Amino acid sequence: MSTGLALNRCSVSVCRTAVTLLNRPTVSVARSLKFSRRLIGNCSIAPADPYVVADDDKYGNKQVISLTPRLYDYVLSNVREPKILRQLREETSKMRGSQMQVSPDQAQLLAMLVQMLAAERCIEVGVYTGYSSLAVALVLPESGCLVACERDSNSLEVAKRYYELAGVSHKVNVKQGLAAESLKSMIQNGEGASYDFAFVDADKRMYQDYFELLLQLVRVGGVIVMDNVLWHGRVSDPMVNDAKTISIRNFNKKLMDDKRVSISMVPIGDGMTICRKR
Ligand SMILES: C[S@@+](CC[C@H](N)C(=O)[O-])C[C@H]1O[C@@H](n2cnc3c(N)ncnc32)[C@H](O)[C@@H]1O
Repeated sequence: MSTGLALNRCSVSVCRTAVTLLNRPTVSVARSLKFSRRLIGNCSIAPADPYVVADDDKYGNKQVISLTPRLYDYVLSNVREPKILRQLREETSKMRGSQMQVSPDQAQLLAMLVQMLAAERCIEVGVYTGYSSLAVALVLPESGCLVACERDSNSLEVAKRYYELAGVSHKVNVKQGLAAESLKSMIQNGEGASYDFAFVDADKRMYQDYFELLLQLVRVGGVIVMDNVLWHGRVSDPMVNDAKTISIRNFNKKLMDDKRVSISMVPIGDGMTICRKR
């Protein structure tokens, strides 16, 4: 019985892979055709089933969850989003660039990491209207501090209004300007190794620079979270070679060999890598 179910799920997952490949204009045609021929006739369940299996047999046909819209709605319905964050999210949804905001499940994970670290001193690079920074500020202790780096004054106006509304503005030190310059001046001010947590969600071509600066600012045992490491799936497609994709791909590759940190790439939102400084 259980074997039948397992086989059924397995074939569904392969179907999903085939459908994905066939829908992608960039994948090699020969490979797509090979997949489709092998699979037609096996594909008895709708391709919306939420499983994927690694192509490489060495992973033992392990089935992992691939979110469908319905399953993601379920995930979101299990997020404990504070009312003030919901208000900010709803206001931001009407603004230009709203897709840049982290998702509620991501914000909850960031807040959880901050709490697990008992973090007091945090940094965010890329604030926009403040959703992720507010999630962090809300869980910081009264003595805590979040340095919020953002260049855009319009979006910062929204963020600052919500810090006030939430009663956390005393915990947030907004640095308006180019984030790399702000981080460099913090290092020059002798703030090295004094931060517990950092979150990077800004210009993708600067990821390596931000990471190097933050490694100086974060203490041993502190955590740096990098957002968008899966970059809408483009990082795994060898046919996609625009500057941002190459930059994130190179960053991910370099991080794999970086002995200064322990890492975990998590497929949440657009992908986040959690790095713990050794
Ligand atoms: C993806 S959004 C941040 C979203 C935010 N973390 C949230 O959850 O709402 C990226 C932000 O980074 C800012 N940004 C991009 N490049 C920057 C730079 N060099 N210095 C400072 N801010 C920058 C943009 O203005 C934008 O608001």
